[in-house]
Amino acid sequence: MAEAAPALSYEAVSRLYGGAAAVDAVTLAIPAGQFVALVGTSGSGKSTLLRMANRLEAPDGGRVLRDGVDIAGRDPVEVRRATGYSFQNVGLFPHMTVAENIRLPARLAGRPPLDVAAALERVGLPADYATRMPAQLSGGEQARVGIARALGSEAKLLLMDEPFGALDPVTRDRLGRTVRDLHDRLGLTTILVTHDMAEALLLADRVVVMAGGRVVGDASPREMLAGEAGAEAAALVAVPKEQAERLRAIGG
Ligand SMILES: Nc1ncnc2c1ncn2[C@@H]1O[C@H](COP(=O)(O)OP(=O)(O)OP(=O)(O)O)[C@@H](O)[C@H]1O
Repeated sequence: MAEAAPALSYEAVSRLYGGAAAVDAVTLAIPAGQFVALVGTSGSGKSTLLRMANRLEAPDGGRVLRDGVDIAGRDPVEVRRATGYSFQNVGLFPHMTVAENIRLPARLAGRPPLDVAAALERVGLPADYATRMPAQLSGGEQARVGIARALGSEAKLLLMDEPFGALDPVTRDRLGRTVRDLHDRLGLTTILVTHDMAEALLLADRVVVMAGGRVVGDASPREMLAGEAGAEAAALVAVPKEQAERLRAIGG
């Protein structure tokens, strides 16, 4: 039997801004069901790479395939409907209530309305937030509504760009586990951009490290922790490792 095509694959994909490559000839295949954390220092090209999976950006070279099909020839709206996403700068619609925001993906896809109370509960928000406008929520609460909306899209591919950035550490940890749990239960393919290497190691099956628009590390959390994923990965892993050691030392 032929092997199934990867849920998402990049084939020598580049994206230029003013002549400089934000993403530089990246080749990466993500099988269905995998949970990938995309890490790297600021400006390394993570967001640009993710946005090309959704046709929010178009590559200047190479191809992006979803389930083996080049998305360049597909309707961008269709591609986005087939994707759950929460992006830093694709926020909530300010003129819609929380409930309307959460129901939007299902509505656009012509599916029956989602249970908004359940979606809010999933991300730890009270049901009566449904009638509020986004401006009446804190930054962290808005982020949680964005995650509820992404999870409610029922799409098999979930793209998340720093979804937990505005959250306190306790909520961040809990929501991270919630997303991982839903990923497993719903059989999703998930790509999570995060600046937090500890979060990446704890949540993902695979950690992809970017630097200067290229993939410079690609390994399981276990391999990363064992120092088997290259110098850039080792430098990023050193931070939470050293912090854990210092915490242990304080605790005696
Ligand atoms: N619309 C744009 N116009 C010009 N340059 C851009 C644009 N978007 C991104 N860039 C540049 O491309 C590079 C990669 O940006 P990108 O946002 O993908 O990085 P990132 O790794 O996601 O960064 P961060 O962790 O800070 O979010 C950066 O040098 C950035 O300045």
